[in-house]
Amino acid sequence: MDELDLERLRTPLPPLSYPEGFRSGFACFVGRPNVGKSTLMNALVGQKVAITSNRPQTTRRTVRGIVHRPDAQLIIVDTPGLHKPRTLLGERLDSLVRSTLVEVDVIGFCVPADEPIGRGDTYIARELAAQRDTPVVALVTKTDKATREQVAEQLLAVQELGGWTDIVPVSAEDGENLDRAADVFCGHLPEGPPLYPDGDLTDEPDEMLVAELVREAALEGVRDELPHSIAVMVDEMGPREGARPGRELTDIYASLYVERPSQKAIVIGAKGERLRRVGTAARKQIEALLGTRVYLDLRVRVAKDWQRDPKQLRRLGFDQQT
Ligand SMILES: Nc1nc2c(ncn2[C@@H]2O[C@H](COP(=O)(O)OP(=O)(O)OP(=O)(O)O)[C@@H](O)[C@H]2O)c(=O)[nH]1
Repeated sequence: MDELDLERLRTPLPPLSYPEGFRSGFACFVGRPNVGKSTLMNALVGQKVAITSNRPQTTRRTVRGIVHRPDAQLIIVDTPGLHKPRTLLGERLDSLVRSTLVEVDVIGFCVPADEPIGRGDTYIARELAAQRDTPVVALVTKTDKATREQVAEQLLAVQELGGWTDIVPVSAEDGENLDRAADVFCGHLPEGPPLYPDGDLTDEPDEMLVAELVREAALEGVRDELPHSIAVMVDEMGPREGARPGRELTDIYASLYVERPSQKAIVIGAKGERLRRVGTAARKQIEALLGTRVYLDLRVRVAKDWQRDPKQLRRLGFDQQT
């Protein structure tokens, strides 16, 4: 898992001109799994830079999405949902979240509008109360899924949970208050030059985004316990030589890792049918991302109990040491 080097990123790019009073800096969203953090980031950035799914704990990597505004540049660091760790992977994810919290300029604490506040939310609220130096904005997410009364009640309940600098109800689905949320976050950033060129939406390498898109496609419609057992690595990726101009093709060879042979059979499906569908769905998304046609070769491999094995975790890129 890539370590954040925010100090390096704070070094301004030399030729960028910017108006006086320009603000730039980092924000991160925290909250229980499945509260809509990745979807909100994508909506604010305006493009899919983090994968989402209706299963908890989809996010495993810190993806930076960049929101460009005339007066500010907001870089959003996406984190996995905080939860009580059960596996070594869970522990690594939690420590990744914690190390991110102390490095950002502002934190967004996400609580969904359509679910009662639970132990998970209170646990995180307590953790956040310890971040005394960093402002925390509470976001009541998914307001489109709740009535106005429910949203109002949730705003009050969230207020009770801690000392937030602001509370903003938002919906990534219908766009409610997205601008306001961006305003509030930008207001907490320090003055400084843009940190990324105009137009950059993320600094994740393409290989990482491609692997995440394959993982997203593979998560569709599998049994509940499987998502946490799937990891994807791009083994090789590059332009096809000799392709005619206007007909560019990118060759991608990727491996889909599962923990047990029985899971391999599920992912592949009868006569390879499921894997073919995963490949087709992923290819469409990757073609949109890269802007070329894509040849995608997917292999399913077993990495026995990789979530509990430090060596395997390192090999699959989850090598955050803390
Ligand atoms: N109706 C509605 N659904 C939403 C909204 N935001 C997110 N969702 C759905 O909620 C589910 C979870 O969203 P994610 O963005 O993956 O949640 P997350 O908090 O990043 O989840 P983890 O990666 O598990 O931490 C997905 O099915 C989304 O489509 C929203 O504003 N309205």
